[in-house]
Amino acid sequence: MNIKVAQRGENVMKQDELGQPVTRNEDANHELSIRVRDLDLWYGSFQALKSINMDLYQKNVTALIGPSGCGKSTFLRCLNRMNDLIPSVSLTGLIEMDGRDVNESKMDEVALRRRVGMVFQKPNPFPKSIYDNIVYAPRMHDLVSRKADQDELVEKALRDAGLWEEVKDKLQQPGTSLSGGQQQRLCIARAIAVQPDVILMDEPTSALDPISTATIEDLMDKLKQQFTIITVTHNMQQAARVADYTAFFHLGEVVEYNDTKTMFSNPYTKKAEDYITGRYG
Ligand SMILES: Nc1ncnc2c1ncn2[C@@H]1O[C@H](COP(=O)(O)OP(=O)(O)OP(=O)(O)O)[C@@H](O)[C@H]1O
Repeated sequence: MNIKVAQRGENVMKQDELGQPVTRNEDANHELSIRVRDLDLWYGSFQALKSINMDLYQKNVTALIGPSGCGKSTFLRCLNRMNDLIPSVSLTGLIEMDGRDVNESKMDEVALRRRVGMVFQKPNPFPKSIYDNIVYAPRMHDLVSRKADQDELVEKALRDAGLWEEVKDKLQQPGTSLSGGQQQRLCIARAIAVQPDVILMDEPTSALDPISTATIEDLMDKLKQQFTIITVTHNMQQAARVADYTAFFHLGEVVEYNDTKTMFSNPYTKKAEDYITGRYG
């Protein structure tokens, strides 16, 4: 395995010249959430992910950046096995949470997706009331049964998602009656209602206006106190604002993975530098 441990402020030559990825692993300051080793993924005969090695840290925001088609969403979907739904996908390598490979045959997918929730690009509330959007999954997982507990859970999830004040008087209205930004916060409330460890976000603000985007970014900053957040974004400023760590993907590989400050102020690889400075996209 070819892992370069990047140290903050370390002065190294541009790694492209050495032909090696720059990968941050085993950061002593943070607890590990997910360990990814030698991950390769194919759609049929097309290899979309190549030898990915990453340690993702608890209670941090990690941004996945890179040009269109470089494998960011594919990687994100590996973390809660959403790619299982695509018949042509095959993969090798290790994705470990709490010492267990998420791809091992005994791993229960439903239980995994409870621990690793997901928020998509387009807000997708269920065609149900605001209240039922929140309690649907907790009921399915037998986390709550008494009405009073459900009420409490709905209020807490909506408060944590910064939506309670706006919807507390209309909980029985359809989730789809809310604005786009509110719907996305409802989806975040739905994701956190089952108390996951990790929340995956796939371009969560790309369909939203600037004010709703800022609200979600503030929310990510608050939520990382409780959850590990891994987000795909095309918006460099957003990655710089919200992420503690940033991974730069290119043609299915992680070319550089480092703390966000270093990535944006002193990227080690020429490819990452060119992307961040807008030389290609
Ligand atoms: N279901 C699929 N079947 C076949 N190929 C796929 C499938 N989904 C993605 N791919 C291919 O895998 C590669 C990675 O796609 P992916 O969507 O992960 O990239 P991305 O970096 O998230 O792109 P974008 O930023 O445009 O969303 C692309 O070449 C894409 O065409």
